[in-house]
Amino acid sequence: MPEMNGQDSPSTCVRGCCRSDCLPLAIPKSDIEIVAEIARGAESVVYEARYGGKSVAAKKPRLSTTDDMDRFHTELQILSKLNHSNIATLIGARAYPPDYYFLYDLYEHGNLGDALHVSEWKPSLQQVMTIATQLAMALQYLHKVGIVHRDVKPANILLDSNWDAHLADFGLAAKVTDLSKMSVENWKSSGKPTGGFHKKNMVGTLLYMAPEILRKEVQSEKSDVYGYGITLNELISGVVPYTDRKTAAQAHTVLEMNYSEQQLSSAVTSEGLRPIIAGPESGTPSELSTLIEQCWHGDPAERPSFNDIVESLHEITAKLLTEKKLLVTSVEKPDVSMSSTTDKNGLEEVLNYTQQKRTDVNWASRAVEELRSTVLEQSPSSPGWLNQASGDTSYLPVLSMGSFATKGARQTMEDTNFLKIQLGGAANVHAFGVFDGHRGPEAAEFAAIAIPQFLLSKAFTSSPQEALSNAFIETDVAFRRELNSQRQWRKGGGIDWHPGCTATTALLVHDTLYVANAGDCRTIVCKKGKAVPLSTDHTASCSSERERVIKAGGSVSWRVNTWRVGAAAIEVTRSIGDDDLKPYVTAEPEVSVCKLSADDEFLVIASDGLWETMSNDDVVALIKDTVKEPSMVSKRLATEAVERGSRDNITVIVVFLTPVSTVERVY
Ligand SMILES: Nc1ncnc2c1ncn2[C@@H]1O[C@H](COP(=O)(O)OP(=O)(O)OP(=O)(O)O)[C@@H](O)[C@H]1O
Ligand SMILES: [Mn+2]
Ligand SMILES: [Mn+2]
Repeated sequence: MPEMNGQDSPSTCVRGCCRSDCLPLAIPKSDIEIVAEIARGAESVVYEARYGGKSVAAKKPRLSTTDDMDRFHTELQILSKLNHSNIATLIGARAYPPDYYFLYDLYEHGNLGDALHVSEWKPSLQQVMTIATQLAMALQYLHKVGIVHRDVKPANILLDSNWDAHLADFGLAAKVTDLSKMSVENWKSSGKPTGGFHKKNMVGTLLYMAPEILRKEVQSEKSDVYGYGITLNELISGVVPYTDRKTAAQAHTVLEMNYSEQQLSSAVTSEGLRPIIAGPESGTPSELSTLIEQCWHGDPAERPSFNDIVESLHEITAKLLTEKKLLVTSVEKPDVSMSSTTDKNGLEEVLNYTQQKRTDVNWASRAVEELRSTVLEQSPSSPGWLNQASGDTSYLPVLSMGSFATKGARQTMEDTNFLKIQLGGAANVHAFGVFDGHRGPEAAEFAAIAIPQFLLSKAFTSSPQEALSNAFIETDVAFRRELNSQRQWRKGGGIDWHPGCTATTALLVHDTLYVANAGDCRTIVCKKGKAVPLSTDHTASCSSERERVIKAGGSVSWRVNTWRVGAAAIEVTRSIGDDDLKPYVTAEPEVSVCKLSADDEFLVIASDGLWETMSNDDVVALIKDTVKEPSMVSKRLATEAVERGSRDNITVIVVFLTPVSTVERVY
């Protein structure tokens, strides 16, 4: 087991300039077992390695000069404080001689450049919009906390098993406040060796460099916007900038015409040369091409900020939905750390804030670790529900979806959710989950990651119902196992530490909806204008649940104002976690099955914070009376619940099942 840092002693690097309360920075060399080389670059070698029983990526930087050493420490200082779902997760480091390492989560599909040009992966428009949005949100976060990446390019974007994007390689990242002090001249010499093999590498990066950098002027956040524009165009077109690998006319390419570095630089800076933009012939929406052109504008002041870009992408997504070019919205997760951060010069404050958030254990990343060993079970005989051909079913709902989550009146947020569009890459399979944590957020954070993974692992060997049931039960087991090992690391404490969560997951396979529920989150469908519940609430107020608990060895009693279970006196009778109440507070879900038809208008999946003050009929009535944009509808529902006096965290997912216009209003 890896050594965890006690809360009282933050881990530090050899110099004492990098410190972290939650990440080990002094991992013993013997704890890192190198398995295989993944990539060898100008600045580092990256290996697949084993650490603490899990597969990780170990980046071993080449450190030959004191400048290299300084950069290692800057990279570690920055990395250890970042926390965003679309930034590569640092697990720890070895910041001691003679062998320095960064340990990262291992991203299964490697970097975006290789995916596009080596594996010849052809992302769908849906995947393009998702990656574009995820990357924009990562950079929005980074700029918000006052950091410029300075090396945005496909080789530095890592893809996980779900093809979700994670920005990596902070080797050139710098604080905005330090940029003006830094001349481009010394940045270049400190960062990049020249000549021979390295010269080739240099061009690789050069393609994504903004004109102001090539001109050796001062750079800013807007230089990242340029690199983002070039990268987005490459993602869409599948073409390396300034080459054209797809046509036979290879001589027309700039690089193959033997432009020297200098010539390319000067063409980019003074002639405004840019890669061939992906146009309508490739099915690229014109708004997206326009956005790319704005991003790679010659004048940094004319380029949009990442706040603008994220907003534009949402508008483009909404438009594509109404045109039915997209089935579902790109994932939008409200980022709690964004909304509560302060301004620019509060960098340290902001970084400290994000660090606080992950003090102790990051349960979402514990889930990722825990899941490394889960394998997709393959069955040669069955195509499974994931690969079921759509020809099998006559009706296919047209989806659009959105979500909203708020702390509401509470001090802390213990709800989580997920929206997995095209689960495992399957065109017509989608999954949505809402989790409501109690006695701490840990179980909910863990379950939102673990459930979709366990679900996928049985895609070929079990029916959707069985896969859902299994996912709940496996998640519960994995979470309680992880909790136990964390307990052992926490000196003395943790006896009264029994976090749990209620869970609902809706799995849509073509025209059939499977809803698994454990606890008091609820899913309803609006059918021919009427609310139809697809789950039952598992609380001790329900007599059949009380009987089940007692039969399984638990106790139920009337306390304060309602029926409650066990010594812990919780109201729900099924949950993930709550290890002091197992086995009678079971994680086994009830699963309902519903074949959809054109009569089914929308789904609402929400935590009890919504249902506490609004009936199923109230919810349906409010949606009918609202602009049919799923994110806005979700927010209106939550706001209404707060106004009606809900005291709880509220999470709402709304999924429209028939085409809706975002401009349609009912007055
Ligand atoms: N966590 C990871 N999971 C999977 N692959 C990774 C991971 N980290 C790095 N890689 C692979 O290693 C390559 C190099 O990693 P990285 O960009 O961090 O190193 P670098 O030496 O700074 O590279 P560069 O030459 O771009 O500066 C990536 O492009 C990717 O293919
Ligand atoms: Mn890199
Ligand atoms: Mn790098």
